[in-house]
Amino acid sequence: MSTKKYQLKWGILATGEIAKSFARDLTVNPETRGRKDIEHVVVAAASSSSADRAKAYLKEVNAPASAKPYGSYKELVADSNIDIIYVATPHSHHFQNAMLALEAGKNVLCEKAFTANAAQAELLIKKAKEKNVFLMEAVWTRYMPISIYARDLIKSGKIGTVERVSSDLSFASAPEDNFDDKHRLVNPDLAGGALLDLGIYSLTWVFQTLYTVQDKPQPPTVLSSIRKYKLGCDQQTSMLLTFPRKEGDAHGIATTSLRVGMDPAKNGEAGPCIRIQGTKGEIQVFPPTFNPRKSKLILDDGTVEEKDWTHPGPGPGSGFYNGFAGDFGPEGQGMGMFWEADECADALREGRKEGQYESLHESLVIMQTMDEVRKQGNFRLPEKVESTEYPLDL
Ligand SMILES: NC(=O)C1=CN([C@@H]2O[C@H](COP(=O)(O)OP(=O)(O)OC[C@H]3O[C@@H](n4cnc5c(N)ncnc54)[C@H](OP(=O)(O)O)[C@@H]3O)[C@@H](O)[C@H]2O)C=CC1
Ligand SMILES: O=C1OC[C@@H](O)[C@H](O)[C@H]1O
Repeated sequence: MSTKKYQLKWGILATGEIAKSFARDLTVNPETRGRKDIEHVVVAAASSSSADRAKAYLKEVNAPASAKPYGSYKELVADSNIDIIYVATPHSHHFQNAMLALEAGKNVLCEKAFTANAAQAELLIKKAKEKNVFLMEAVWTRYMPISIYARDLIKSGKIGTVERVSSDLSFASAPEDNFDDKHRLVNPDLAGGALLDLGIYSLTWVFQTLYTVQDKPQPPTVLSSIRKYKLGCDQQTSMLLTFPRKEGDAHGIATTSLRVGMDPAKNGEAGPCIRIQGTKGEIQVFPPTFNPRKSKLILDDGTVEEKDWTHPGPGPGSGFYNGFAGDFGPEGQGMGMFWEADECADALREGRKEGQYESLHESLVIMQTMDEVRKQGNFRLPEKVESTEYPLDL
């Protein structure tokens, strides 16, 4: 007996690298990951530069011939055929672009980092509530089975009380050799820097293992150190977070760098990039922090459980390149962004207004944490980028 699938119709805002990877992942058949009840379709895309660019993008990601190309984001958000907008612009533009979509009454999945600062995140959350629409930060790692496994293990008590978590996402990509001054990773006008781009993942693992899993989570206190690049953004940041708990404080150590690598030889020799240490054992997660496919559970009774987290497919593999030799997945496997897309479908079908594995409040607390880290390091972005004024031409 065949049941009708729930179809989610996507509008893609921006046509850059991750917008391509995301849309290609949407073409991976959900049945390959056991989802017979949903399907994703790209029905439109917009480029801020031209409709032709949007057209070329739709072709490149194998969108249906009926998908509409737009030459402006305004036209995209006005399309009544779209269920949800995926915002894939640089961090500097998330606030303006997500607000544009929310104002138009659209559901929104917005790339990480959610916004440039917490004040902007707060306004987006308020607007989504006012418009009664769905809003989620696109931290794809949260929705991967490996993250669900780690959180479930912690909640089951198997590794005892988690006392300390260390998490790193670093690439040995000295900015002076790898990125020109306009590149989004180092350009203050695009809210660049290691923290907002990569540190968000180190924080994700610290938060999802020390905060998300708590009954009454409390925001952490923060001690941090920032080394800036010549253009003003951070190139290396280390954070020590203290999470207050009734069992006693827990420590999270989140690091990120553009100068040293978490896996220098790119062969796993450097060991885990994440260690979740409990009183009865630990969970290790192996690089890359944003898309890990290997974990190891080590218990104090000598039990060792290693797991491989191959992504289902067949998929397009990775075509993604942004200057890092990042691991976005081998050819023939999906990249793994479809799990966050599935979460959007589930939420919209169920009438939920936020993601189940990272509440909007948690996204806000993480933005507040990053605000504090930047404050301690005297790292401020240009006024326009930090602004909460809307609309604003950036
Ligand atoms: N989840 C993940 O693994 C990843 C997430 N990301 C996130 O995705 C976002 C985009 O990154 P990425 O795709 O690598 O970036 P790209 O530079 O490749 O693409 C950004 C796109 O944004 C649009 N844009 C609008 N205004 C500007 C502007 N002033 N300057 C530059 N681009 C502009 C452009 O599209 P157009 O011309 O069509 O309007 C451009 O192609 C970031 O938030 C980043 O953190 C990035 C990489 C991986
Ligand atoms: O989200 C991301 O993950 C991996 C990095 O290569 C990329 O710069 C970043 O935006």
